[in-house]
Amino acid sequence: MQFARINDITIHYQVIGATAERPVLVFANSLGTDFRIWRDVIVRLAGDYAIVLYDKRGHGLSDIGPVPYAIEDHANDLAGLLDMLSVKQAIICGLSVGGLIAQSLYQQRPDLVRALVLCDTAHKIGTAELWAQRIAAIEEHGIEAIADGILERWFTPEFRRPENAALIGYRNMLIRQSATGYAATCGAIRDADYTQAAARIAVPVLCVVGDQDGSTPPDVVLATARLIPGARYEVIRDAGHIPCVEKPEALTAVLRAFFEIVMHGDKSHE
Ligand SMILES: O=C(O)CCC(=O)CC(=O)O
Repeated sequence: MQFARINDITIHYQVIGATAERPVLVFANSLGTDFRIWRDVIVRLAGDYAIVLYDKRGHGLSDIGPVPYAIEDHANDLAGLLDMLSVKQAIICGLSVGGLIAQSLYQQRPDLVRALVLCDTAHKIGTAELWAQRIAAIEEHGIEAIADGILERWFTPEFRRPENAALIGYRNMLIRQSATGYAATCGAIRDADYTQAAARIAVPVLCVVGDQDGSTPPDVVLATARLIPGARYEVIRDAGHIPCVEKPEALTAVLRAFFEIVMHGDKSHE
């Protein structure tokens, strides 16, 4: 199965590996992307972990559903999916808005969260003004009109070479998302603020960011890490906002090291 009815909408998902036999990793995507962005990370982790991927509402092959959205709606969808799959607990890896969804899931259903990876995300992303401008631009002109500016924040100049087929592919992914789902998710990001909640997180947390992230730069992600008790902080070199696409090998190494600590404790001082 790849589709489920969750909270009265159809959610597109994939499970790789047996969730009852291996530690479960869940990957949540960023704004304007679908779960294929994780491909080059999951091929490196599959076999050692069971992996759950899904398209949040308004993205990929999932339904758009009723708008407006709140981040809590996205988190309820993820909780519903994990309940449907009988996953009792997982390490939740969220990229950007996916990281807000992960933080919201922890607030609503801490039982489901063994640890959090907050990748190129923050306790609060952007300002009300930034999101108002973005929503107005999408509603007036569509995603394609602002796509090139978004790609500059997503990827380094090295990746944005015109002859790079992957750049065109991810641009296609972005401009083919639903404008309604994209704008509704912008509204959800605008309204999400986990500043107070961050201090109450009591599971292991890794905050990780590309050194050239133009959307949630390293200082923003570091500020989030400093709010969360015991959070680790790592920087991926030569990567923008989406290191799982641009530097999957480096990101996977950082993730593996963190998963080892979550599973077996920190042995670096022994
Ligand atoms: O990527 C996200 O999920 C939200 C942050 C953002 O605005 C990305 C972008 O710059 O388009």
